[in-house]
This record gives sequence, C-alpha cells and structure tokens, in this order.
Amino acid sequence: MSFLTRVLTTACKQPLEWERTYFYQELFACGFHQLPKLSSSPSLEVSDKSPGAAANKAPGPAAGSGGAGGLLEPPRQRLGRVKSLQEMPGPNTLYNLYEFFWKDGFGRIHEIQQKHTQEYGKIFKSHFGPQFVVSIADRDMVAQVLRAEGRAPQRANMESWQEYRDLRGRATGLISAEGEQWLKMRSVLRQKILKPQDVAVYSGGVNEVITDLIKRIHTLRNQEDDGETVTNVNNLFFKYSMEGVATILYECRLGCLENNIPQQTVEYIEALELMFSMFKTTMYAGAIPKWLRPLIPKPWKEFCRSWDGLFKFSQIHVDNKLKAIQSQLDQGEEVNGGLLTYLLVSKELTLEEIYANMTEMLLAGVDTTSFTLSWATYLLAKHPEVQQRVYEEIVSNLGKDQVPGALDVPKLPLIRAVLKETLRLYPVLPGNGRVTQKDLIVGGYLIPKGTQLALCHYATSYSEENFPMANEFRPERWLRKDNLDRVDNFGSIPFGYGIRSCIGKRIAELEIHLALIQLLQNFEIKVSPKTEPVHAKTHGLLTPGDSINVRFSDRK
Ligand code: HEM
Repeated sequence: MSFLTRVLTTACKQPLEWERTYFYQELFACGFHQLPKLSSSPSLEVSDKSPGAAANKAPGPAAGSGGAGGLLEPPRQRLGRVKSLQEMPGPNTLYNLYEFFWKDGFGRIHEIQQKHTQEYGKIFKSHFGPQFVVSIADRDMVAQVLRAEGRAPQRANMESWQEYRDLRGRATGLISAEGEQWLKMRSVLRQKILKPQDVAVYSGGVNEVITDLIKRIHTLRNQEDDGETVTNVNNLFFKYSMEGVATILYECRLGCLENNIPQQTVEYIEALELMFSMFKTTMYAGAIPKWLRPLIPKPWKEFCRSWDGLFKFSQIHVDNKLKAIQSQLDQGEEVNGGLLTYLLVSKELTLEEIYANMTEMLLAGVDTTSFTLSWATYLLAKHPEVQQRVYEEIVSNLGKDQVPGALDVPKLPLIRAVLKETLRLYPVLPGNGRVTQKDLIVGGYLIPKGTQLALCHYATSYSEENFPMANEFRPERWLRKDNLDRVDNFGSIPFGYGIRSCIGKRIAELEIHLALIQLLQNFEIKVSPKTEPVHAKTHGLLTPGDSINVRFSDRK
C-alpha cells in the first residue's frame, strides 16, 4: 500500500470543497465514539494549543458540530497572533534531498519523523523540490484535523494511480477514488464490513484458514534441525493473510498455504512483490516529469505491469463468482453469500467498480495484516511473561482446545490489548496524509486550503506524553479499569480515524485475534537463537527490517 508514502511526497493539489454532513454518523459507525470526550475549544477548526504544550486534551466532539465550509475564525484574543507558513520551522529542501536520496531516508521515514519533531517541534514544514508538506506530530492537532474533516476527505494526490486507471479504462477503488465517486463506494461497502458484527459471520471461514496455518507450521518446523523453528515467519503470515482476506473478499480459497501454490496465486504474489520492490523506484519516479518517461521508462512500465497483474487476479475471481451466481439463478436456486455476492447481486456498484475495489482491498489487506501478525509474534516471543498472562486468559475463558469465534474475542481483553500495543509500537502505516479542504488554524499557524498534511502517527505513538514508557511493550496500558475508563488515544490511531479510516479494520482484527488465540492454544512462541533484535524499516509500510525467526514449541 505505497499510497501512504506517496502521500508524504506528493505535491499539494487544490481539492474540492465539501460539506460535512455524514462525519459523525460514520464516526460512530466506526466505533470511535469511545475516544475521550475532551476539552471544549472555540471551534473544531481552531486550536490555540501551542505545539510545545503538553498534549492532554483534544477538541471534543461537541465542538465539532460547528458549520460547514471554510475557516471558522477563532476569537483572536484567545489565540494570539495567527502565524503564516513562512514562519513555520522545518528542514530546508537541500537537507531533505540529502537525507532522502543520499542517506536512504525513504527506509527511515519513521525515524525521520521523530528526529524532525525533536528538531523543529510538533508542527513543521518540508519541501521536496516543488512539493510542500506540513507535518503534524501532536495528538491534539491530529485530532483537530481529522475531526474537522468534511464528508469526503482527500487522502493525497493519487495521480499515478489515476493515470494508470485512465490508461487502461479501469475504475478507481476506495483507496484511489475521491469526492462523490469515493463517497458512493464507501457508503455501499461500509454497510457490509465496517462493524464487528458484519465480519463475525466470517469466523468459520477464517478458522478453516487457521487450521491450515497450524498444519503449515508443523510442516515448516519439521524441516528444521530443532523441529521447532520457523524462519522468516512473515512469509508464512503473508500466505495466511492473503488466504484469510481472500476467503472474505472472494468467498473462495486460493491455496496459499498448500505445499504447491496454484499458478494464478503465484502470479498474483509476484505482481504484489513487484509493487513493493519498486517502491523506491516509484518514489524516485515521482520526481521525474512525464516528458522524461521515454528516457527513463522502467519505473512507469513496472508500475503498470504490477497493476495489470493485480487487476487480472481480481477479475478472474470476481468473474468466477459471477458465473457461479448466474448458474444458481439459472437453476432457480436462492443466492446467498458474503460481500462479493452482495455486490454482484445488488448492482449498487458497476462491475468495473467491483473489480477495482476487490483489487485495492486485497492490496491493502495482505501485507498490513501479515506484518502486524509478525510483529505481534515477535513481541510475544520476546516477552514470555506477557505471553503467559495472555495464555492464561485464553485458557480460563475458552479452555485449551475450544476454537474461538468472533463473539469470544470480547471475553479476552488482553489479546485485544496485545494487538493495540503491537500497532502502537509498529504502526504499519507510520504516517498518513490529507489534503486540507478548507483553511485551518493548527498549532497557531494558518494552513491554507489545498495544503498537503502528513500526520506523523509513528512520532505520536512513541511520545512519552501520550504513552508513558513509550518504548516498552505494555499491552496492559490498553485495559480499561472500569466502564468509565477511557484508554483510546489519538496518539495511536493505526487504522486512521473517521469517515476515511481503514474500511478493513474489522477484517484485520478478526484475522489477527483468531490467529493469535489459536497459535497460543497450540504453541508456546519463543525467540529463536537465529533471531537478532529486529528493527523496523519503512518500505512503503513499516516492515520488519530483518527476518523474524521464532520457535513454535508444543504446549504441554
Ligand atoms: C493491521 C491491518 C491494517 C492496518 C493497520 C490498516 C491501516 C489503514 C490505514 C491507516 C488506512 C488509511 C486511513 C486514513 O486515511 O485515515 C487504511 C485505509 C484502507 N484500508 Fe486498511 N489497514 C489494515 C488492514 C486492511 C484490510 C484487511 C483491508 C481490506 C480487507 C484494508 C483496506 C483498506 C482500504 C480499502 C482503505 C482505504 C479506505 C478509504 O479510503 O475509504 N485494510 N488502512
């Protein structure tokens, strides 16, 4: 999902102006109403908190109900002087070019966020040649920006994605669409996968995939001398995530966890790898104007080749489903199924839109989930005492063998806390982007409409103000002491927030929670002597920089 990093480097673009009618409706649907009710503030669009001040409060929902459209002028006497972008600190262009192109900054975007926050404060500007980005690394300011969003927020300039789709006559999916087009698709898809109860029906299918995952672990560890180690566990979780998400999206099995993976699936994986391997080339290519493509054709050609592969794969599976539905209808049978069946039968989206959304959701759903599972496994192996507590919680609620369903997960707050803490320490998307759709005053600066914002989630996740002992793995910090206790925190919003947040959040949670529960029921996960401390690197997403090798010892 290299769209994130494109966000960080693409140019400002003038967006459309939107009203904000559906914002809270969607916000509540996303379950984010549990976020802290925070202090009152003159309006949603303004915050008088200086960047350096302690971040304990963010503008509250009530404040957000203020009108549609442009900047609500703050009472000047409260805000003091509103500063211009010229006055905002930040690294200069030359330094950025040196850092990114010479010192391989693209692999360290997460660390650079932290470094720049320390050097320039919680709001700073950066230039990448002609491109201009305002970075925000403060949880209150992030909250302010996201809560002020209109009805169709613009994530970033997705020009190259759009160009490919125009070239091939393809539709846009949720990730690449904007404006009314995005709103239409989002309102269809959100009805089917945005709430925990929507995805609970997929527990059975996901559990079948987990059975195969466990079989695969047995096969892999038997190939090792110690009979326990699985090297580069991310390879395994990649296959699990792909199989799991395809079970939900395509309503079929792909065979990723078999010894011999079907050719079609192998080709898809190659296309996906190509998409990621060319991440850096694409970044460099972003700076190359179109007229130079005849001279430097490779990045654009590879980009198109990879998208061709991804679209082809989705199209095959969507068409298969369509044929199956048609034959059921021809025989007068009732048609039942999941998301894809619903989309094909209801015709709320065109066939091209269905291809595009299936392609983009699969792209968004595989690596994100597998990296998170890899990190969670790594952290549990490194913290046996935490693992033991989680295991005891599972055994006392479900026993050693009971296969969990989605409805069991709320009984296991620690497993949920493990996922939240994993995503705090390793947010798969270390930052996110927005293009402002109206003038805003943030951190005392006037940010004009059309400015590219980078929301620095990695930096806020590691801020001691937001999370005491931030470098430590402490899942308990996410446990609620009582019903009134609020543990959600804008410092860590790994799935984003509000109307344009991750639509696959509930799918990812289902896949990860159920897999972790069954893994712990079956195995004690231990660090392998083959594993050095693993550091994160940015490669489009925040990925493990080295192989994670773990031992899966049978539970006695
Ligand atoms: C641990 C796993 C995952 C993480 C951490 C994650 C995180 C994110 C984030 C941060 C965004 C951007 C939100 C924003 O701009 O505010 C996003 C968008 C998106 N994600 Fe996920 N994601 C995960 C899994 C999935 C899965 C499993 C799917 C699909 C089945 C998926 C589909 C999408 C789509 C389609 C979007 C674009 C939504 C839109 O623009 O309306 N994601 N994700």
